[in-house]
Amino acid sequence: MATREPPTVRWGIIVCTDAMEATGRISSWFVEDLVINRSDAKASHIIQAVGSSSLEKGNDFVARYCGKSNPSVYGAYSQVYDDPDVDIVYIGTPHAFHKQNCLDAIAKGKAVLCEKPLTMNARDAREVFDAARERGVYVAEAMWLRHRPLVHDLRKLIYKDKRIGEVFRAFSDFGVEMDIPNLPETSRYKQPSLGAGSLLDLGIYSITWAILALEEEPGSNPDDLTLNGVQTHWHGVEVTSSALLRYASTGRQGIVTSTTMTNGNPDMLARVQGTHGSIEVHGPFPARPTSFTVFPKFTDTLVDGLGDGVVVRGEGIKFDYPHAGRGFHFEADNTAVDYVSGKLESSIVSWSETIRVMEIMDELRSQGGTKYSQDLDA
Ligand SMILES: NC(=O)C1=CN([C@@H]2O[C@H](COP(=O)(O)OP(=O)(O)OC[C@H]3O[C@@H](n4cnc5c(N)ncnc54)[C@H](OP(=O)(O)O)[C@@H]3O)[C@@H](O)[C@H]2O)C=CC1
Ligand SMILES: O=C1OC[C@@H](O)[C@H](O)[C@H]1O
Repeated sequence: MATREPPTVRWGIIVCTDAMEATGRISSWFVEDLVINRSDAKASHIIQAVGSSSLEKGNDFVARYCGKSNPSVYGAYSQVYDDPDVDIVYIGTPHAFHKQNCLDAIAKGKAVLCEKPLTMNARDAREVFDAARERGVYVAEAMWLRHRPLVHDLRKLIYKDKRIGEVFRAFSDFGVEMDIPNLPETSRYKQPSLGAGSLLDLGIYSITWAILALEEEPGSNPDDLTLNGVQTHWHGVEVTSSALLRYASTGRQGIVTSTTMTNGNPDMLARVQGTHGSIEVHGPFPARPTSFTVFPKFTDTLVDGLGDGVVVRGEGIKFDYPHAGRGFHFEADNTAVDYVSGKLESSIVSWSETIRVMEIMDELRSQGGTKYSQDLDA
């Protein structure tokens, strides 16, 4: 039987890295993974074009990160959208520009993979998806966590194999320490007009973990969920968000948090508790889990209310997920496969899921008192 060649897609990368200011971090991470030579690749990726605010930065980016690729380099994003040889535009600008960048690329008929959060609020996400539907082009939010095999397997353990019994609670925290007062005014972590705030940057992953752990069919019953959130601001920036999620039909609860006041705990990116055991997820940060451990139900030495009450944590079984690079190739491969099969939506991160997570963040910001200028636009 003939084996089918993996499809080839040509990427246009929007934004670069300024070596002095170390910006454009995500675009460099993404292309570094794209150019890795992998025997198990589901698609073949070509870096066809790079667009930056300056040609110099664009050329520097290519030299640093694009390996042996020889892309066209443009000093304006619009030239990437106009390049007939680009199939998919990858957008890695600060949050506040995502909507316009997406709309501009869509208007030129380009498929789009846009960094998280897709937009600043749910209304703007709907506008982007409406434009994509009308123009008949593929658009997806680059929630790379969702594409990881680890996440797929963990959900199978929870919902198909029922390894921890009935799930009743999940925790996830994402912390990245940022010295907000001393950051340059132009930093996206400090400038509300660029979308600064822990919830949209980090809490989006904590919420995603809760949904993945607590919902068998993510997003199938949005009205089942109630939310209670609080936020704290420092120097005009939302620096800590905490939210309680409660599902009326099952009573399941999620505790999701994010902060730019301190770094998170790599031993416990997320914890899922069930009636027969629990799962702890490990890795550098919640967007990048590398392993998880399944524990049997914790027991204690109390017998009939007597004894010294020491909790015993039984031996866990650890599942490791080593892979090349940082793991952006999982979403790149899936995006390429969806794109060549003519889909408008990602088969992993649906439009409704992106809108749902944006709606949750809208509600938490409304309760917590964080407003962005985009919320006021007509
Ligand atoms: N998936 C993930 O793990 C990660 C995702 N992200 C997401 O990616 C996006 C970008 O994050 P990151 O790479 O850290 O951002 P940076 O601030 O490092 O880079 C943003 C780039 O956007 C371009 N840009 C355009 N207009 C502006 C402006 N007014 N101010 C600053 N930069 C501008 C610049 O490129 P140029 O001058 O070349 O046009 C700049 O280098 C965010 O939305 C974030 O949520 C970020 C980190 C990790
Ligand atoms: O998505 C992200 O993941 C890694 C963090 O350091 C970064 O701030 C955030 O944008």
